[in-house]
Amino acid sequence: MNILVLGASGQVGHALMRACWPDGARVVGLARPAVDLADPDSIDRAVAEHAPDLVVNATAYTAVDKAESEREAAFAINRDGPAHLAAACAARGAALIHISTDYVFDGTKPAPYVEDDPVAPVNAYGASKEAGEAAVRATAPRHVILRTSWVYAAHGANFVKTMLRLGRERAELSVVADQTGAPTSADDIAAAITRIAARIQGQPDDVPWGTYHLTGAGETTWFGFAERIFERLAREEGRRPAVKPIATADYPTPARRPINSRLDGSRLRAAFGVEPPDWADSLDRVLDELFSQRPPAT
Ligand SMILES: NC(=O)C1=CN([C@@H]2O[C@H](COP(=O)(O)OP(=O)(O)OC[C@H]3O[C@@H](n4cnc5c(N)ncnc54)[C@H](OP(=O)(O)O)[C@@H]3O)[C@@H](O)[C@H]2O)C=CC1
Ligand SMILES: Cc1cn([C@H]2C[C@H](O)[C@@H](COP(=O)(O)OP(=O)(O)O[C@H]3O[C@@H](C)C(=O)[C@@H](O)[C@H]3O)O2)c(=O)[nH]c1=O
Ligand SMILES: [Mg+2]
Repeated sequence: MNILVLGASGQVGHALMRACWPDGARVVGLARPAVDLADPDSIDRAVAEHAPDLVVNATAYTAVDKAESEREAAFAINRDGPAHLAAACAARGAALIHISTDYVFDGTKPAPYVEDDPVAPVNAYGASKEAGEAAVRATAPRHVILRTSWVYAAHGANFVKTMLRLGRERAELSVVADQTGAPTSADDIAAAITRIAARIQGQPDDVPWGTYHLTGAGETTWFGFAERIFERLAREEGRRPAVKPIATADYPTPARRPINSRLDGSRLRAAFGVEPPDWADSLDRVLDELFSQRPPAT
């Protein structure tokens, strides 16, 4: 089976390129400039050249605050690109795994979101991702849309690396403590995708196509996430900033963010047997990788 990974330079794309794929999978990863989701011709060229049976779209415009002032760019990459890609996949009969976000929801539900809950994005990034999902659903019958949340990895830009940088620079910082969700390691997303790929390869006529939620197990807040990162920083480097829990209202940003980002993963477990590890255990593994990369302080 030929597998084409788009966005191979991002957090999830990078994790996909080092993941353990089923026997018989030939995986090619592409990044810009080879494929630019804002350039439909480059999508067609990549699909024609690599003749994929499965495409994994790990590209996205992910700058949540900047998307408020760059709405067109966000929609070009998160809606129009996936729409064109879905058409190219449908024309070839290729399957498409597309990644989406908790930010398609408004966060007002007092419980974890299930896949059929109504979407109601509260920011431009979320609206652009929601539109991308809708385009994939409408165009590519053989699709799996995976909604995930709070993604981090040793490779790439994310909250974990921001906290480590700020924790080394500052004696104190404030982190919002009233947004609830689950951090998700890019490696855990890649592991789920390779499992879904094995099913597509092995039983192509018996795949439960559709939309699924995939996050680290358990839940926390951004503050709780930061606390665990700083416990480790303290053990490794003997330095720990004071972290003040604050309300969302006390951390003004251009984009609004949902208060509840929790996603219920039952459907994915039932359909594909995916059981992601506890978020804190996966965080520890990524911190292992980050601290082993850092030369010891002298
Ligand atoms: N990060 C998060 O917290 C979350 C992410 N997601 C979703 O997960 C998926 C993967 O995100 P993640 O790996 O974290 O994101 P990153 O920001 O780490 O990576 C995004 C990738 O998209 C690529 N990209 C951006 N614009 C284009 C374009 N015009 N054409 C081609 N490639 C482009 C980037 O390439 P380049 O290196 O050239 O910029 C990069 O490889 C996305 O669908 C995202 O919406 C969902 C929930 C949370
Ligand atoms: C840096 C920082 C952030 N925050 C807050 C802001 C925000 O509410 C939260 C996380 O900050 P971030 O900038 O990482 O958040 P953000 O970029 O919005 O993260 C989101 O990215 C997109 C792509 C997704 O799809 C989402 O699932 C989610 O992961 O922490 C603090 O309270 N203190 C700080 O010092
Ligand atoms: Mg961000």
